[in-house]
Amino acid sequence: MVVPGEVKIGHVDDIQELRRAQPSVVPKRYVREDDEQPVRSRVCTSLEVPIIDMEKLDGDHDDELVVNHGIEEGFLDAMEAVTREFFMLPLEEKEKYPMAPGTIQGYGHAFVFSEEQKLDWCNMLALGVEPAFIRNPNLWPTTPEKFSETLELYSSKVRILCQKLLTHMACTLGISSNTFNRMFGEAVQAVRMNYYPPCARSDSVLGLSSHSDGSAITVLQQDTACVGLQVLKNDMWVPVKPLPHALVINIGDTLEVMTNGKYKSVEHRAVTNEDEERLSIVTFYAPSYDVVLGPLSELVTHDEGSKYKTYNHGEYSHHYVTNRLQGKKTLEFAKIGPTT
Ligand SMILES: O=C(O)CCC(=O)C(=O)O
Ligand SMILES: [Fe+2]
Repeated sequence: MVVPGEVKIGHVDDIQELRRAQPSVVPKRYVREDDEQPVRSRVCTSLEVPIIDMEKLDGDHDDELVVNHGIEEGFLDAMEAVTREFFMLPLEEKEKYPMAPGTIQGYGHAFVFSEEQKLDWCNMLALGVEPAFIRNPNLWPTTPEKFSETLELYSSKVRILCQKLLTHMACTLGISSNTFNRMFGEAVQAVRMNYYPPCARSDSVLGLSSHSDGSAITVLQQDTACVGLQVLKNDMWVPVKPLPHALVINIGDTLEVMTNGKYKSVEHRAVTNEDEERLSIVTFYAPSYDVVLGPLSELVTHDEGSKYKTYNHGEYSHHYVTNRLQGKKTLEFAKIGPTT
């Protein structure tokens, strides 16, 4: 078991500083083994992620882009601007909000548990937002001045969007429209801002390791400078081309479990670019920690039976944040029977 404070992860560089000091140097700890290297993996550029218009929503995919989502474009720009401004601050300023090894809030590197582990080419700022008790106010940046206020408003808008999406999803599954929102209780909402500096070895480095999110759904905002997010489909990585002001919606593990696999959590990763930096703002929306969940009985057919256990969501979250990102491995926690 991982005990924060006892985790030995060695020295982990700040990527922006590393890049600034020696733009062409990429330490070995970032260079991936063969099959994980972007240059060696199968990338499919002919497939595209479906675009869902919230005004005519009928999607049933594991990830999609939403437009007409109800969050004003100017406000998305404002959120992106304060986030970028934060990452551009001098390191001493950002280090006022340190992410302690083995924890997941603050500025630093989440999901690093050993000195041997390959590292991601990104700087992160991660914050718990709702309910209030998961917040650590000391880790909320006071510079830029408008940061907290903007994040607070952004989160309330994204929360409404998540609730709407879950209502639509329940309808597409033929179950009562408020099923998810009722079950989730005081839903947990957290945000992670990822800043990926350019990387001289973008062919063999990952911005963020392959994973599925532990959430029910994830709302991802990305800048339009370049492509970085890739989703796994039929064993091929499909780049998700940014569309101005569209939000990417990913299905997380919790929805896969609750729908008994009718929705699948999407495996995804971020790659870096040789000349371009990239920014993403990612909101994770999940049930309250005390919720006990499993496949919804309405969605378990007699033939298939339950494919996942029933468990306490807080335990799943703990399991998720105390293991490194490794494809959909974390979901094995919830699976019944032989794992694949
Ligand atoms: O930056 C991206 O596009 C991916 C971010 C992501 O998957 C995450 O933060 O969980
Ligand atoms: Fe993710």
